[in-house]
Amino acid sequence: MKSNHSRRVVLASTSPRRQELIASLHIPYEIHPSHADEHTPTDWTPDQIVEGLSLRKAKAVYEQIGGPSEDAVIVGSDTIVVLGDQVLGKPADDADAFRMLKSLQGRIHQVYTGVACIDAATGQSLVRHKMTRVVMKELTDAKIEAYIRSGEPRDKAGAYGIQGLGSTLVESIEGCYFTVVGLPVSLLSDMLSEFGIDVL
Ligand SMILES: Cc1cn([C@H]2C[C@H](O)[C@@H](COP(=O)(O)OP(=O)(O)OP(=O)(O)O)O2)c(=O)[nH]c1=O
Repeated sequence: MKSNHSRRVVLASTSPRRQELIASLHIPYEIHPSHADEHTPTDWTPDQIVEGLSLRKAKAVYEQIGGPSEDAVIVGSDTIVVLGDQVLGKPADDADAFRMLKSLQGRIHQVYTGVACIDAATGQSLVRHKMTRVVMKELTDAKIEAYIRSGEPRDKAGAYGIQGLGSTLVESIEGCYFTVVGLPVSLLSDMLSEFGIDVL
């Protein structure tokens, strides 16, 4: 398909990581923070949670800017950490971050990220997700406390950021790194091409 960068991409996100990652695609984009409710029914599976919340975030912006004259594609995304049958979002405070990191250390967990695209002109939507397995090193309480003091865990699902000092906590990953950071750019580029936006 012929490359078409004339359509705007609107990232429905407050996340600085997502903003940096979308910038790496070198396509025109703008930011329109979305403040959707992030509560989900307790019986939803991880893929339902991240797909449902990604769509909710994109829809919140669509309701503000959508319409026949809008030549934009709105992108929403959501990330969770899953340990066994527990879903970990962002920690409420430092004590919660400690509990999360203490439960993740020395174990394998999964990071799920959803991506939703909505065509602002037609309302047509597409939602997908990806999952990456992460092996976290065994960590002493002192290491966990030092990491929490860095401030990095605060706004991140599972209380760590693999792209920062959190990289030192991770032994290995299986799957897409960008899924862990919060926006699987390769998946997003495939989805955008279905809306006529070709990154390459
Ligand atoms: C596991 C992990 C998560 N995260 C971040 C990505 C997301 O910003 C955050 C998960 O919270 P989300 O609720 O997915 O996103 P958000 O509230 O930060 O941003 P928005 O809803 O406006 O798009 O955790 C990292 O930055 N690195 C990591 O390694």
